[in-house]
Amino acid sequence: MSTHVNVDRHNDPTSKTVKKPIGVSTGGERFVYKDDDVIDKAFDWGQFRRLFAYMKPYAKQLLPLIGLMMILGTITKLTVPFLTSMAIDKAISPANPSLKMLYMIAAGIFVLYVVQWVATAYRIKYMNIIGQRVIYDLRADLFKHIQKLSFNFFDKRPAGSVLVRVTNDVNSLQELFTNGVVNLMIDCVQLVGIVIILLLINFKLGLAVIITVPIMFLISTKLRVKIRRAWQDVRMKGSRINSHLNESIQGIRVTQAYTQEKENMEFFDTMNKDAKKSWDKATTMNQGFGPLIEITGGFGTLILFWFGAYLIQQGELTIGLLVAFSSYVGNFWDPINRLGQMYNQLLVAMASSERIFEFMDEKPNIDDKPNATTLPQIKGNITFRNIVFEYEKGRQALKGIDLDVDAGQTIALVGHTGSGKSTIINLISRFYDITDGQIKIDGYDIRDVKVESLRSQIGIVLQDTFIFSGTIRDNIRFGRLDATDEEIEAVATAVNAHEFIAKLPGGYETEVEERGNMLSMGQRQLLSFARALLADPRILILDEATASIDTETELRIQEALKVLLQGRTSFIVAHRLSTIRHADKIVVLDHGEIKEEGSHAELISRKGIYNGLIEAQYRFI
Ligand SMILES: Nc1ncnc2c1ncn2[C@@H]1O[C@H](COP(=O)(O)OP(=O)(O)OP(=O)(O)O)[C@@H](O)[C@H]1O
Repeated sequence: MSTHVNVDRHNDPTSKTVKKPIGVSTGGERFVYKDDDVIDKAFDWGQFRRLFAYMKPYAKQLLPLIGLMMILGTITKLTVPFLTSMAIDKAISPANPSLKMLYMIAAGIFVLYVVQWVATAYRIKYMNIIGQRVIYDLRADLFKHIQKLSFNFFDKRPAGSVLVRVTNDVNSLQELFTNGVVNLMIDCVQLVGIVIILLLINFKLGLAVIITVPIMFLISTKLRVKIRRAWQDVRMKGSRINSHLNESIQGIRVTQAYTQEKENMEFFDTMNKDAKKSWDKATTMNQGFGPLIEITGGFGTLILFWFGAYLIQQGELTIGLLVAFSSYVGNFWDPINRLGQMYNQLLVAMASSERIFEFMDEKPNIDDKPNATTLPQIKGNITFRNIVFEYEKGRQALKGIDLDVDAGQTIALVGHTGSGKSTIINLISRFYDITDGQIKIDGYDIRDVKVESLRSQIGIVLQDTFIFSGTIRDNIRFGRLDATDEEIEAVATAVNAHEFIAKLPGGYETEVEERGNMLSMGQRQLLSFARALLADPRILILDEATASIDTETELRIQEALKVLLQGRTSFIVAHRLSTIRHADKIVVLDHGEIKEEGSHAELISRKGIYNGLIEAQYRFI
């Protein structure tokens, strides 16, 4: 009897979000993604249906073909043992041997194998097509949705955990869609077919052999659950290593600057050992699975030959039929084994799809109202009325802000760290919705207009300029995708960036690596100015870089800033005295409240917080 054992050798990616953080301690608690903890996920029909709805667009066209191939493959497979029994009992029977018949049977078996091979090849091909399309759609849906999610969603989640869902969780469904579903159907059809054939050949022997099925099924399923958990553990440990690696590489400069390499290595080593231990455990279990199934299978064979021999003696069974029986029984374990595997695959898919759908069900906090209007071309008058804002319930980051800004004005926001400067600029673009009060732009409440029509008229230059991998030109073009090369060069010239770009080896075509590490801080700033100028927004928000740069670059940036601010309403989280001085209005924030408001000269003469900040400028600027 052939007992085919098919054990999951890959990491089994079932995992689920948990509330408690995973602490791995060596030299203190370190950050590890919470998402990687493991929880079993029971079968859930609603989710199953939702997942399989992804197959629907392709099912009509491809499933009938797959079904046809499946039936063809199963029939041919189940006919071979029957022909073999005919060969033994009829063609080579000592009483009446027939070589012609034997040849015909052999030819028949050959044809059956060819048909089976072709049917299987096409079935796999069609199934792969469905699987790939489903995964493509799922991944696209997920990415599209994640892009729409609001800032507070990302505040709560490390980038790594979002990545894991788009990559690992989606991938873990791939196997289910490419093989799992069809295998499940084939196995069920085969199993029923074999049971019927066995009972038809010899009812008593069939019954005796079938008794071993539930035992086999139970062992296979139970053991697989254990093995799956062991692989989950391996995966979790792997994920921890990944997240630690990710952090270590991102923070390599800090690690080296603080000479923390040894501690980092020790921490990594603990994780690495942990992963190895977990791997050893999983592989040991895996290895034990095969022999156990073999033994149970052997028990079935024992019944078959012991009882079969008895039936032959009684004249109730022929030798050929016993051989056919043994062959059918051999084909019997495969489906049972695979059904156990399928059960596991389903649980894995349930956990993965739950995590995927959890993201998809996450509603963007910032969304258009059903009756939202398109914000027309704005002038840039902004009013803040009694703005209260809480990131977390009960903790006010802004406590009743009132502010009037005329179109074209430059407002400098100053104040101690944590006073609420960035919060104000985040609210203008509606990255968060205010808790109370009202923000109006040209008389339109920003919550009543379409988010896209609002954000498309606001340009943002952040302190930590994000440079995407691609060319310098691509990075500037991000401001307006349909801009011509001439327009790009014109804005770069206007903000004093052209000179340094022209000196780069490839000029505007120079490839910058992710995050633009090859560019200096000042150069990155100038690039982001060019990007914003190209977008030509009515409202500009600028979080001024705090890092000190050389005087020449500083001068260049100041000149560029003048060009950038011209004719727009601008909010600057200002750190440089020169920027603050040129502002039309300086707003001094303190613990979420506006404490002073006016021009530089007015505020200095008031001798209040602003004056204190300016006097301490060498400490805070
Ligand atoms: N994403 C967030 N989730 C929760 N609280 C936040 C978040 N961002 C800021 N806060 C809190 O809100 C308050 C105001 O922060 P904000 O970033 O606006 O200050 P800031 O004046 O811009 O400071 P800095 O000059 O250091 O950038 C702080 O108490 C801060 O801890």
